[in-house]
Amino acid sequence: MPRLADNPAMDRSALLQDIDKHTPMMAQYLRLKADYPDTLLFYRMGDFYELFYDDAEKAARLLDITLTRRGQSAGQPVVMAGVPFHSVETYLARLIKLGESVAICEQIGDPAGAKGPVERKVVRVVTPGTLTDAELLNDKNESVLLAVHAGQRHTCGLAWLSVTQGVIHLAQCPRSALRAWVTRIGPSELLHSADVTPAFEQELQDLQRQWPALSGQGPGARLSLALRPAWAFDAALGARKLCEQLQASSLAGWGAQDLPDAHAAASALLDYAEHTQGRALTHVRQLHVARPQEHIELPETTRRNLELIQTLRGESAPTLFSLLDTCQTGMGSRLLKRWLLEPPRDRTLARERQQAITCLRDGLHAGLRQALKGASDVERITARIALRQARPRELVGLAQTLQRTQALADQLRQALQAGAPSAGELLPRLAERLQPPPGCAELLHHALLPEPAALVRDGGVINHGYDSELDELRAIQTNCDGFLLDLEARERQRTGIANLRVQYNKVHGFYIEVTQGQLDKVPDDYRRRQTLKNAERFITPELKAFEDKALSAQERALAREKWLYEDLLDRLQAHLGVLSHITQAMATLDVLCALAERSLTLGWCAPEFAIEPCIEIRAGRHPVVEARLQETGAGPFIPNDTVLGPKARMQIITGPNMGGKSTYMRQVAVIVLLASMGSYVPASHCRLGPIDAIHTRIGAADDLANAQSTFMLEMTEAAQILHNASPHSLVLMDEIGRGTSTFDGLALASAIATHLHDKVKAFTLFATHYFELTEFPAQHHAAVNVHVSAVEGQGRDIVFLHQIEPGPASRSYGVQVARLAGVPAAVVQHARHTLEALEAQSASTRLQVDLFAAPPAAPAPEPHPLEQALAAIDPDALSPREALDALYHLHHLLRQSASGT
Ligand SMILES: Nc1ncnc2c1ncn2[C@@H]1O[C@H](COP(=O)(O)OP(=O)(O)OP(=O)(O)O)[C@@H](O)[C@H]1O
Repeated sequence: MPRLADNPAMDRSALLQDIDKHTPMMAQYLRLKADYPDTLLFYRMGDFYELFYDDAEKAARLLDITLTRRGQSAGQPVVMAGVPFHSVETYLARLIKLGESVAICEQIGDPAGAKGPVERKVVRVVTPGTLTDAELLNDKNESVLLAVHAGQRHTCGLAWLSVTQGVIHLAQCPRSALRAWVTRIGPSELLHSADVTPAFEQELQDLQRQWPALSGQGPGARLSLALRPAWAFDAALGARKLCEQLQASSLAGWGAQDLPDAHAAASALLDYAEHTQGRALTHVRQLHVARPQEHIELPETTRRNLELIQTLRGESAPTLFSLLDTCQTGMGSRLLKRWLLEPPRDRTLARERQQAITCLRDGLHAGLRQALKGASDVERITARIALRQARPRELVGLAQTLQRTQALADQLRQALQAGAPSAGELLPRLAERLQPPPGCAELLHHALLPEPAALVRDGGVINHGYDSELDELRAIQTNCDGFLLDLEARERQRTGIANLRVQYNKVHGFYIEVTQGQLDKVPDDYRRRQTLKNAERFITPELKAFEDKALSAQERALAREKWLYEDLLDRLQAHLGVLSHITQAMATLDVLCALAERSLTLGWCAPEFAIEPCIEIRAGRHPVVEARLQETGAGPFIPNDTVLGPKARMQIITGPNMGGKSTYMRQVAVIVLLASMGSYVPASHCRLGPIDAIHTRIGAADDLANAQSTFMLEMTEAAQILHNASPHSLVLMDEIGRGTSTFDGLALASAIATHLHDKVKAFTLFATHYFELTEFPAQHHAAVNVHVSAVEGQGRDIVFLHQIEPGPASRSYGVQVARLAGVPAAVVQHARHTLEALEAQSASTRLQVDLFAAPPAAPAPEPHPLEQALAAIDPDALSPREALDALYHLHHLLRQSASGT
């Protein structure tokens, strides 16, 4: 299990040393623990899970529970700490959050028949990346397990899954892209081989250290690293396991046959996932190969800067996701998040989704949303059925949801037949997939009580009339009350004790209670069971015989219920495939309905897709800022147009602080993203050409955790954009260069703008406070100046109009903004004087440097003699002998240059 593979032989032998000197129970514990040296072992003892020795000390520290010492084993006191079994989930949740893994060891033998300790077994291991319990999972987040294999020639194989979903994902990427891939996948736990190179291990540890920032989830985010033995990463075994999982003879159908590094990762992934669950993942039947070109690239900085899932402060609202997520189910919310973070480059899917939303907007969405409301999380319940962890109430919820599904499918089909306007292909496909498995809901209704107990072990789960044996056993218990009343009446009459009572309690079983004053009337066949202060309790042979029958009936009924429940889970296995189809259809319909609702409530339009490169937006708004303004009553949001195309690829945006530059740039990116995922957009019109990435460089705080200054970070992010952006990318550059001195900053900003304009040719929104850059468009044909408008009102206060207008800003209003912010009047006055002096000085010594002139060409380096000799050879004109001579000559030159002669 986790990290056992480090050096299993050593770990085991250390734990098993002197095992014979231990008590039988501690010996059993140590043997089990030897297989899980780095995992906390929860050892079941009656109503508690106990931890021993180092585990106990660690758990006591992490969970703040009492550490005790009891008895002795191998001559030493036994250090232990325990948690009650009924509240184990709370403790598990806390440990998992801290990145720990826990092996759950249950009693599986019969205590009555056991010689020595009851037989125990680790039934599953709970790790951060393999969570399945409803109590440990967040409704709106997946818990993802990722395996990474360092392959030959600097490639990496990746395989990942969420155990509560039915899909395995595979990818291969260059080692240099690993970080971006891991960030995008967002795992909770990452598996890697125990024998990776130190450099690779360091890379993974860096990733782990930087995870709170990289994942965009803030300080609480953790990435657990788990080591697996090198042999677990076996490509051939991986391919075989994948085929078994998919019940296919080849991976060609998924285009996954030639990915040996990913197969190696999949082998470790499946092995680990099965191992933690203690069984095969029969519900995982789909494969997806993620290709680098498949999605619009949204680097981590973009996700953070656009506040897609988390605000810059690390909160979950207000974000684009929190605005969009009016989904009725957890499945819908999770899918929506995936759509948002993985917009496809190819427009087919976006078109299909948009068409479906258009159809749903036509009155249909409200009814469907009503039908979806309160539906169970079929996706997670399906996984838990496969893993045999489904709880009775979840199954009742599933039965109710399946009945709704039928209604949902009927409603959708009727609307489509009634000619809902050009529904496209997606909705009919969903209606088809919403067919519940025949007989499944009926079986569940028949088998389960409408309001079953929370856990099977408590009984009260299986319905009456489902199993005649259970009904009989229950009847014995039900008749119990009648029998006892009858007995009480008879005994009162026989003994003449009017206040005699027949009763039951858990500790003493059935008894007849007689008060002190009446004891002389007790007959000879009464046997004393218990003495109280004012009464005595007795048992009679008749009552004892009844007690044996009733108690054994209760035990047998409980055992029968457990068996019937297991049998029910067996029968449900046949429906897993259909259930996973329903899951996908329900989640998709939920997201589409939510997007239809949003588009109507927020007044959005359907974007058009173009073949030629362009971004044209009329009356675009930033949906989150707009919603916030509305909430706070701070006035209306001012819509703005954006036109980017071959003739205007770059906008140089100037204007006062607080004028709305960042909001404007972000709104363009958000609109592009929304359109690409298939949603309507906050604008009155939108036309969009192909987009391959959205890059953003927007001011951020110092990254102290990674020892990077603001300026270093700024330049690192700018470098990444300059390397990765293409003519189909959208680039947002907000005040680049402001992190250093004015001249350095201005020089860098102008060089970066020039490179983006001339070489990269990306669609670029370039906001700056350097007025010198407003000269840029004069010398660069595809750049234009725009500015956010503001006017100086009465009393020299600035009024922001937030309107984007053509041309450069006339001034910056920094001092006025400072005044608005409450900077003391004396300081403002001082600043105003200094500003006037500076402006006067700058006018007299206007910068004469041509900021945008091409750099002088560097002198061409002298070609190396080897290159010259090689260039002089004409291979077609050489005889074999001459070719050999030429080779010797080249070799000689090489040796010469290596020795420096
Ligand atoms: N189009 C708009 N309509 C209405 N209010 C807006 C608009 N754009 C921005 N605002 C308001 O102005 C505030 C400041 O906007 P923003 O941060 O975009 O300014 P900025 O020009 O980037 O400022 P700085 O240069 O200081 O970073 C926003 O928080 C929002 O409340």
